[in-house]
Amino acid sequence: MISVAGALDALFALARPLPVETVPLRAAAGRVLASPATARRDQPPFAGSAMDGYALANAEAHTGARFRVVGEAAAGRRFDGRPGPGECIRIFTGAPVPEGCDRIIIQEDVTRDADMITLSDRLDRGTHIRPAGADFRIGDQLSAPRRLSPSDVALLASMNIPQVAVHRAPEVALISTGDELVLPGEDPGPDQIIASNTYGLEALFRSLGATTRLLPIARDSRASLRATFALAQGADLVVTIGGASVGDHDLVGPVAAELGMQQAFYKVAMRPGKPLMAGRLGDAMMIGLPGNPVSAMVCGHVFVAPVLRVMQGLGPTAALRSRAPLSAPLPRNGPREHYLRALLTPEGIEAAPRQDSSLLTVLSDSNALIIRPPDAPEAAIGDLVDFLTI
Ligand SMILES: Nc1nc2c(c(=O)[nH]1)N[C@H]1C(S)=C(S)[C@@H](COP(=O)(O)OP(=O)(O)OC[C@H]3O[C@@H](n4cnc5c(N)ncnc54)[C@H](O)[C@@H]3O)O[C@H]1N2
Ligand code: MOO
Repeated sequence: MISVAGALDALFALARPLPVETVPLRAAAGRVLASPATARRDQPPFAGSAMDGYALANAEAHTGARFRVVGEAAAGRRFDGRPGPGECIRIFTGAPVPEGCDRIIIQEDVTRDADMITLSDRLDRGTHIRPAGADFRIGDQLSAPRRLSPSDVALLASMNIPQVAVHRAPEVALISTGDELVLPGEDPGPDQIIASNTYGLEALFRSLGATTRLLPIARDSRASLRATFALAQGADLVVTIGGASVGDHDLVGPVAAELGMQQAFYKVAMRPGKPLMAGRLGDAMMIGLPGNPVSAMVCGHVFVAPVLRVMQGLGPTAALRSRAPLSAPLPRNGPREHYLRALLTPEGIEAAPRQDSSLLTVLSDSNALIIRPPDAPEAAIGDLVDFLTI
């Protein structure tokens, strides 16, 4: 059996970054920027007022000083000219600061009488001027690769970049397998259950920037599996669910092999998720997940998520680990790396009492997976453990 780290390395060797395409900014959130984006202007392009008030020469600003208001500057409409001694300009937030002015007195700090203002005795000391280029300068770059956040999209817009180069979104074909499965909303027979992790995985992959193709459930026969695999043509990644173990009806491995899948590994020393397989299948990559609902979801976080990141140009990195102190003890671990369903609270992290890999209620109540290395000794309250956020 291969280790989790070994399996990840093998997956990284199989995964390739997808080609780059140009998309309009409004479609860019969540996509991965492929090359640095370069600002096409300074922001702000002029020294601007940060407040509503009066622009004047700082040297003349002192309590009781009086100024004549000789003009107005608003956002989008500057004051052309230069106030003389004892003169000021009415100014609003976002307006260019007039020539000769280097301070804005906020309007709360003046009394106004017709076209005259008097500065109060409690002047705040700020100049309230945003220098030109304070946010960015022409030529400044937003680095790549990066997954574009809503904040990044706002910044790109401000840089006057209407479209960006991003990696193509990976398309994942999902194949559930099993005679026992029906779709949510259907009428299950007495021995049937609802295909569940199929939907959980689809949601996970979409949240990671993939598009998905949900294929019909493959039944436990070679013919049905073959027919369903054929429908996955053109996908970047084919993910099967179930039929991966050693039972007589676990046919995913044999049928994939028949279709030319070059297997990179089968079985990983982890819990849950042992009967995992991966390889290349024609132009696509294939990952065969175990059928137990929690096992499939855990493998989605631990293995499929990093593969989707590589495909989007983000480079080969394992799921991000954090550390927290235990708020309840843990027994010693067995020989497989264990991903325990757990709840992280301000008091620490605690594994759920029931860890069977069929329990979606427990998974749904968890927000973390504690990672226990193979053969880890008992751990006490307060001991630090690694975890993944889910
Ligand atoms: N003799 C052994 N038996 C098993 C071993 C083993 O090493 N030796 N491994 C066990 C482990 S660990 C796992 S995990 C499972 C995985 O088996 P499969 O990948 O072949 O999965 P299935 O048998 O098809 O299904 C397992 C379980 O999950 C349910 N299932 C399947 N697909 C879905 C779905 N899309 N949505 C909801 N539930 C699903 C299925 O009905 C079964 O109950 O094998 C152990 N056995
Ligand atoms: O590995 Mo299985 O995934 O333990 O339930």
